[in-house]
Amino acid sequence: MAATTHAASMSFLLSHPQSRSATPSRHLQLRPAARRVRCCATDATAAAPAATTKHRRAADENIREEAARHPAPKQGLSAWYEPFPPAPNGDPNERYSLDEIVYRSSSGGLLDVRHDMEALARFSGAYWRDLFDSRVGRTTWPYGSGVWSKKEFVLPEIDPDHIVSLFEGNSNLFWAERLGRDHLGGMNDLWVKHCGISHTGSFKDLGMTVLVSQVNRLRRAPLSRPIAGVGCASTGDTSAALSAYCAAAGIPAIVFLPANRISLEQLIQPIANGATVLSLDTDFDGCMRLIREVTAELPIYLANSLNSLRLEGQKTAAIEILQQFDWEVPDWVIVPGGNLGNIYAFYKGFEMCRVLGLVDRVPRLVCAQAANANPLYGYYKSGWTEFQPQVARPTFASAIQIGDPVSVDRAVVALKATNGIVEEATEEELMNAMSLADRTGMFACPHTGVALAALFKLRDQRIIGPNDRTVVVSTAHGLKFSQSKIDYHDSKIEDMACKYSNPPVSVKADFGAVMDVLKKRLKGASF
Ligand SMILES: Cc1ncc(COP(=O)(O)O)c(C=O)c1O
Ligand SMILES: N[C@@H](CCOP(=O)(O)O)C(=O)O
Repeated sequence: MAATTHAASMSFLLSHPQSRSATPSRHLQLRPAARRVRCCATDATAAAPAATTKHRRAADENIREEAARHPAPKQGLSAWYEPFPPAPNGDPNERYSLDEIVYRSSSGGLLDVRHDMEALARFSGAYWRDLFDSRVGRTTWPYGSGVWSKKEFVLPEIDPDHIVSLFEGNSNLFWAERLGRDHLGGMNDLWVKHCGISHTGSFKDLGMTVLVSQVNRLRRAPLSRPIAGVGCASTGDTSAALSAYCAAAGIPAIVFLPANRISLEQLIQPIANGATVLSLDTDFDGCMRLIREVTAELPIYLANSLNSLRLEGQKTAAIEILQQFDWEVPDWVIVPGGNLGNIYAFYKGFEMCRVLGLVDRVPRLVCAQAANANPLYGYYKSGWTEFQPQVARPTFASAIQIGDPVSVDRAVVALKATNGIVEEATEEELMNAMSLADRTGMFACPHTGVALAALFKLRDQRIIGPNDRTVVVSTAHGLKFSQSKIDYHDSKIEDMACKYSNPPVSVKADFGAVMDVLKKRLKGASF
């Protein structure tokens, strides 16, 4: 079956001109001595008298400068890198400043950003909830961003002047009323978190604002680190986000893309943003190996989620979901998984809120994979005994065509801690789920189709109940993957019935002919 090919058939278009309680992880645990103190007002919490009119900043001042005049009070918060998971025989004191350029621990393992949880816990859960709520939807630099509205949980020490933000986050949490009611056995509390309704059309913006901000800080005085550019391997969304944020900051971006394996819309994004685009005759895993070699040789900073800074931004989507439910915890959150950083980021966001008392539990997580790229699914089915990297096969969910995910160990931690589940979806299942969701008012991408297909299976097995509050994470905008929809509605996909296809009808420009078509289509209606 053809996956995403740029020259795929468009014949019909061409005819037109145009756990409930989960165990806290070691990484986030508080030490017992943590004190709770009452919420003290900061710049963001000090309530203005209700009836006063806010004066505008001086006409020649911009929002960064205005923010610089009102620095947030120092709260003694900090964060650093630590090995992930902590090596059993490793140095318990191994840690690195976020100002170091380091992606791996001394034993070659992953790193994780660790926050000073004791310092954060000096403030109550109610304090953090109120603070974050007070910042939603504003234009105050940098807190108007959905990521930076949680700055204290993300990069507490970065100077707002170094932040590179495009006011990302604050994405729509869509009540999927009709899909739940009519197609999922009367589900009444089904939601889709539209992380793809975002600046570059995917959730990658959330992590990229953090990474590029830190690079900006490193390049500028006083640190003045000689970073020539920022690079990533990508299946199309990370490269789009990196290129946009680098362009906004004036930092060179270099992206390694697997040739003919990403959508045209994804390909044009870094090109338009002025990145150096290398189209390589290999798959994503091959691009990933190359970028790691190149970044070890050249002063190019690595932007893939191997770099744990990215996950600090991505975890804010979890916090935002809690906030959108007025700090009530959903029962299930379903996330499509590829390189597997995002499932861990969601866990980290939820768990941090639990540990700090913003909520009292975490949801159960489901990681959904395409059957053509399912190494985590196989690992899960083996009872977590045997992980087998694979050469991922083409899938319409092309951004998750990944066979050797960098963050597999992170994903396992997230799933074990939340009594999580891994599901898979065949090409037909994911395309049908996506297309059915579209028929109820969405315009989902195939990756969201993977997550929705997992939901259909878990409902069929009665693992997810009709009244369970369930959030499906939509990771990209459907418009980035229009070719897959064209292929589907064109019914030209080999071995696929495309049962929800809805091709346009070619009709003679004649009243009688038009009436015949409409009567047939609207049969049952009285005229
Ligand atoms: C649209 C989309 N959905 C899902 C994913 C999977 O996220 P992760 O790689 O963090 O598992 C990716 C990227 O991998 C993506 O681009
Ligand atoms: N889907 C990703 C794959 C790369 O994963 P990352 O977690 O390292 O960003 C993409 O869009 O490139």
